[in-house]
Amino acid sequence: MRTIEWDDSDSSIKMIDQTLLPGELKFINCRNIAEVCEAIQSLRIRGAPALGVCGAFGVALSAQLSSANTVEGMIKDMKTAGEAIKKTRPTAINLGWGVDRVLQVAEEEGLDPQLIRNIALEEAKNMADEDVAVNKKIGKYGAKLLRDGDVVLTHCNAGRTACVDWGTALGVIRSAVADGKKITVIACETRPLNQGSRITAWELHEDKIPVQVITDSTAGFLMSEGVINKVIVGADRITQEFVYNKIGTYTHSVLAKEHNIPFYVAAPVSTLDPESWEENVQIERRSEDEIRYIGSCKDLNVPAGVPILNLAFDKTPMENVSAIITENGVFYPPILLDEIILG
Ligand SMILES: CSC[C@@H](O)[C@@H](O)C(=O)COP(=O)(O)O
Repeated sequence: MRTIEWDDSDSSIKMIDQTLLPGELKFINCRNIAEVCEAIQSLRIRGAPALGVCGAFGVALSAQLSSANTVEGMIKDMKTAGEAIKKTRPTAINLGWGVDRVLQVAEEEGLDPQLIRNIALEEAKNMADEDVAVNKKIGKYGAKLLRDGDVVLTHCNAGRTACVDWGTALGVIRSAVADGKKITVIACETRPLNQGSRITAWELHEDKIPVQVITDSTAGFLMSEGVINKVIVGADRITQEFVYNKIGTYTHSVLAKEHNIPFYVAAPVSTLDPESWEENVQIERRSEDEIRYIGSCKDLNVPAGVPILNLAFDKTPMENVSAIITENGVFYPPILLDEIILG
C-alpha cells in the first residue's frame, strides 16, 4: 500500500487522507490543482518525502489538464501550478524539489505538448519509485545503529505515511526489526495535530512493532529514568547549521544531549539544503484553531480572545545531532552537507 500514487483509471492523484487516521483508512483522489493544494494545506498528505512526490504529481497533473497546444503554453500552465503548490507549505524543502524536478525535465526534454504530458508523468512516477528505494537504503544503513532490545523515541511521523512507503526514521526501525532485532518504540503524541499518536502508533501497531504513546512532555522524564536508548527523527529541511523538523524536536535533542542518548536524524538527500541559511528558511505558522480546539471537539481548549502561537516546526542545531542517516550512508560530526551529497 502506497501513501500516494498516480491513478491511471482517471488521471488523478490518489492518496491516503491522513487527517482521518487512525479511525479510518480512506483514499481520496485529487483531480485538479486546487484539490492538491487543499490536500497539502490541510495535511491530508504530509511528511517531507510524501510532499515532494505530491508536488511532482501535482505538476504532472497540471500538464494532463492543460489545453495548451504549444510547448510554451504548456510550460506556463505547469509553472503556474507549481508556484501554487509550492506556496501551500513553506518549510519542507522536498515540496519545491518535487515541483522543480518535473518542471526541469519537461523544459529540457519536452518537444511537444503531448510529449511533455508523458514525460512529466513518467518523471513523477519515477520519483515515487525512487522514494521507496531511497527509504530502504536509509533503513539498511540506519538499522546498523540499533541494537537488539533498544527502546527508541521518535517524534511526529517519519514513517511510510510521510513517504511513499517504508519511511525514514520508522524505516530504520522497520529494517532493524526485519534484521531480527527486538525494538520498542516510544511515540511522542506531537501536539497539536498528533501525527505521533494518530499515525506513527497506527503504522507500527499495524506492523506489530511494539509501540507506546506518551505526551510530548513525558520524554525528558523517561530519558532521565534511563528508559530510552536512542532518538530517531525525520527532517523537513537540513541546512549546514540546523535540522528543521516538527515542533518539539529541538527539545528532544537538548534532552538527549543532557542524558548522553544518541540523537539520529534519518532523511533522504533531497531534504538537504546546503544553499540556505537560517534567515532564508520560513518556519510554517499554522491556524490558531489547531490549538484553540482539540481535534474536532468544539469545546474551547484556550479562552476566546487569547492569542496563540502555532509554529509547525523548530530547528535543532547540528551540534545536537549524533549522526545523519541518508541513502548515501551514515554521517557523523563534523557533518558537512556537501560530503553527504557526494556520498
Ligand atoms: C519523513 S517525514 C519527515 C518530516 O516531514 C516529519 O518529521 C514532519 O515533521 C512532518 O510534519 P508534518 O507537519 O506532519 O508534515
